[in-house]
Amino acid sequence: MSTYIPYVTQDICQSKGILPAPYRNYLDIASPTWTEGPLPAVGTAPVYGPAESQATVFGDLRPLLISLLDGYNVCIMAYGQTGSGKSYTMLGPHSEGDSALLSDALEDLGIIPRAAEELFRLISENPSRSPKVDVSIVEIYNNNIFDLLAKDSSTAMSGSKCQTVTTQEGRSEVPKLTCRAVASAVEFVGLIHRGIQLRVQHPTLVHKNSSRSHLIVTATLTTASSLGSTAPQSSQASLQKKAGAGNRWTTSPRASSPHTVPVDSADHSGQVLARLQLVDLAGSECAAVSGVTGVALKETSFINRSLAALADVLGALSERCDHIPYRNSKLTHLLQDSIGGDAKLLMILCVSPGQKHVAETLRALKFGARARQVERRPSRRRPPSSQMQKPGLGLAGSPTLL
Ligand SMILES: Nc1ncnc2c1ncn2[C@@H]1O[C@H](COP(=O)(O)OP(=O)(O)OP(=O)(O)O)[C@@H](O)[C@H]1O
Repeated sequence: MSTYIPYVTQDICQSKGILPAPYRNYLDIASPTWTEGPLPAVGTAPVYGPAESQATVFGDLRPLLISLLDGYNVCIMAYGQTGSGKSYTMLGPHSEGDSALLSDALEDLGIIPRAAEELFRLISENPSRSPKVDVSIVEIYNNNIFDLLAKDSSTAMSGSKCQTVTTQEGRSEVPKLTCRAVASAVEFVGLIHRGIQLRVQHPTLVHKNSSRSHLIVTATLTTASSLGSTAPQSSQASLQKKAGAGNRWTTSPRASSPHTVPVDSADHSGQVLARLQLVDLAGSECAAVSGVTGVALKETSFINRSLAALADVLGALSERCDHIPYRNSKLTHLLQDSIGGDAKLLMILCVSPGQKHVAETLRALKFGARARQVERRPSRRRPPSSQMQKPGLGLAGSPTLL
C-alpha cells in the first residue's frame, strides 16, 4: 500500500525536528520519521506540502487507472482528521455559493473528477475494448448505508437506506443499489455533483463544512457486450455532445440531469472487468476539540467507531489473524473486498498544518503505519478478454495491497 501524506507544513515538522530539507520528501511511515532521500523505497511514501497542486498528486496515482483498465480492482481512500483536506483531495474545494457543491475551478479539481476524465480518456484510446461504466454513490452515515442515487435530490433529503450482504462467494454486495451507466466524464461528474448534494454536513468548531459521513463512489467496468440495459454504445458521441464536452467540469446537477440509464446491479448478467472505488472517509475527531453536541456528537461517535473498526481490520490483516472483523462496521463490511481482497489499495493520509494538530497527525501516521504492515502480494491479473468474472463472483484473491 502506498501512503501519501499531503499538506504537512514546515512549522509542524520543524517544531518536531523531523523535517529535513528539501521540503518535499519521503516519510518512513513505519517509524514514523522523516528521511532525506531521492527515491521512495519499501517503507517510504511520497509527501505533499500545501503548495503541491492537485494535478501533481493525481499525476502520481494516474497509473492506477491504467491498472483498472488492465483488469485490476482499484481503491483510493482518503483518511485523516476532520478539516485536514480529505474532501478537497478527493473531490476539490466546496463551491463558494453552495457548500454542498464542488467548485468549478479546473486546477482545484480533486482525484474523483480527474479519475473520471482519465478513465474515459483511456477508454477512448482503445475503442476495441470500450467497457461500459456503471456508477453508484453511497454514504455511510451513523453506520447506515444510503444510496445517494436512489432518489432525485430535489425531492429527497437523503438517499434510500440499504444493507450490505456477503455473497456465497464471500464478496460484499449492496443488493438493489442504484447504478447508472455513464458514457462520458461529464456524465460521471454530473452524478457526483448530484449525489454529494445529499451528503450530510454539519458545522463544527474545527470545520464549518464538515462531512458527517463516509462517501464511496464506485465505478464498475463491464464488458461492452454484456449490459443489455445500458445506453447503446453508439450513443456515446451524441451524449457527450449533449452534455457539453467542451465544458467538461461545469455540468451543474441543477442544470440538467446526466443522460444516464439506471441499471439495477442485481440485473447485471455480463462480465465485470474491474471496479474502481473512490472513498472520502469522514474525519476522525476529538469531540472536546470540535465542540459537538447533540446530533453532531452522535455522528462523531459513529464516525470514530467506524474508523476504529477500519484500523482493527487493518491490524487483523497485518497480523494474519484467522478472523478479520469486517462485520464490526458497515464501512469495513462494504469495503471488505477492497481492503482485504484483490484490489490495489491506495491510502492517502491527510494531516492538518499547525502545531495544535500534532497529536491527531501522529495518530493518523500510526494508522498509516498499521495499513502499511498489511502483507502485500502481487495483484492477480485478470486479462480483459480471457478471464473475466461474473459480477459478485470474483476470483479467489489473496490480500493484495499496493
Ligand atoms: N491543499 C489545500 N489547498 C487549499 N485549501 C485546502 C487544501 N486542503 C484543504 N483545504 C480547504 O480546507 C477546508 C477543509 O478541507 P476539507 O473539507 O477537504 O476537509 P475534510 O478533511 O474533508 O474535513 P471533514 O472530515 O470534516 O469533512 C476546506 O475549505 C478546503 O477547501
